[in-house]
Amino acid sequence: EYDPDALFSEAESFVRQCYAELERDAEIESRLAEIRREIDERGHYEHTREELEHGARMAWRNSNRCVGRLFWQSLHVLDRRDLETPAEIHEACCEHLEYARNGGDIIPTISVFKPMSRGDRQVRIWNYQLLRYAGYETDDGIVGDPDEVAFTDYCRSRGWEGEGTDFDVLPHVIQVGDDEPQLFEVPDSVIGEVPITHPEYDWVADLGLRWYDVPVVSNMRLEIGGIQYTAAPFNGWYLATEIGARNFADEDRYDMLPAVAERLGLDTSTDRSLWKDEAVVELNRAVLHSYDEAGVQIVDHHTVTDQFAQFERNEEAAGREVTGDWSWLIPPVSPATTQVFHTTYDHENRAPNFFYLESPDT
Ligand code: HEM
Ligand SMILES: N=C(Nc1cccc(CNC[C@@H]2CCCN2)c1)c1cccs1
Repeated sequence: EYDPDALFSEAESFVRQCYAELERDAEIESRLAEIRREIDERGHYEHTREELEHGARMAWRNSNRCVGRLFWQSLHVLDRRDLETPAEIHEACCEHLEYARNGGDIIPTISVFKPMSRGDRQVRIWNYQLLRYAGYETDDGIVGDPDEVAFTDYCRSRGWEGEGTDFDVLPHVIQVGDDEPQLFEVPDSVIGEVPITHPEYDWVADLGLRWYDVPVVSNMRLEIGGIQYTAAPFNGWYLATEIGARNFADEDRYDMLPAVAERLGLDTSTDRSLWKDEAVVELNRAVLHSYDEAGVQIVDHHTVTDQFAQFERNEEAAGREVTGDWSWLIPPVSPATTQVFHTTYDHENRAPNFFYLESPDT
């Protein structure tokens, strides 16, 4: 069950690496003695602001499935460990969205809420992301995002009602301890969206597609030196293929390829026409064009994989091995045209890191 020695050994390996990277080796032994005392007294220890900041950056740097890691040192950390109530936490999530959006020049940001500690009430955000669209099962098929049907059903069971469009922003669902989760509408003032148009084909606008501007993942836990931050939403900017080749293209998502291919006049009767390939490229050109028009930062899969190659060189120079999960690092469009495809990666898991939380039992 609970093991203070295990906690201390996690803390020790984190402090030794963290302080060495910050060139504060001289403080390691005294800090470890302090942590040992704190764990002996109350079975827990608290990170300093600097340990939290660098620990979160190390966790991003260790995220094997992340192709965007070049900028790991510039992660902005919002220390929200002082907040207690669901309402305060919702407000902090709204502040996070405003701060990170930064008028479209997106700032990679993480908000860290209070960690799990013995006997204390833990914080859970049940949303997958702070901005996500509802999904509704109807007699004529699914309206909105099929990936969110279960979560939307839960929200409706708690009295939330969406407008029933394909792009209804879901409420924040925030739980402290074992209390019933509380729901909060996301104010329009913190929602940013991009209408999808195409640089050449005007009919793309008529498809009525749009997507939100800032992806803030809120269903993962951050582990630093044995301490579990069960609510630590983090954002970067989008890689365009996430929207154009997955969210809009997957058959169990918005399933738009047939409609795009039809309007392009492609032969959808046979795979051999490569109609899906042509449609997905045009959809991705539309996403890149639309975010550029809206002044919202987004990266294409060629640029992001070149940046990842630079990350690999930087890590080599810093004397650190890069770990990675190849199957997630390659983009879903033209993967073999990127350098990542032609590289192999050790996918060992290093700490600090981000881990999945068990799905909400809602
Ligand atoms: C700055 C721009 C960033 C870009 C373009 C980027 C890109 C990506 C992409 C495309 C994925 C795969 C997602 C999927 O296929 O569903 C990913 C995964 C991931 N990223 Fe990044 N990322 C960025 C910043 C960040 C930041 C700031 C963090 C955390 C501090 C982060 C942590 C992660 C983690 C933990 C995963 C794996 C998620 C999972 O296993 O489901 N990334 N990233
Ligand atoms: N661009 C982003 N995309 C991203 C990153 C991590 C996780 C996710 C969500 N991935 C979950 C989906 C569903 C299963 C496979 N992918 C998106 C970022 C989100 C937050 C920081 S960067």
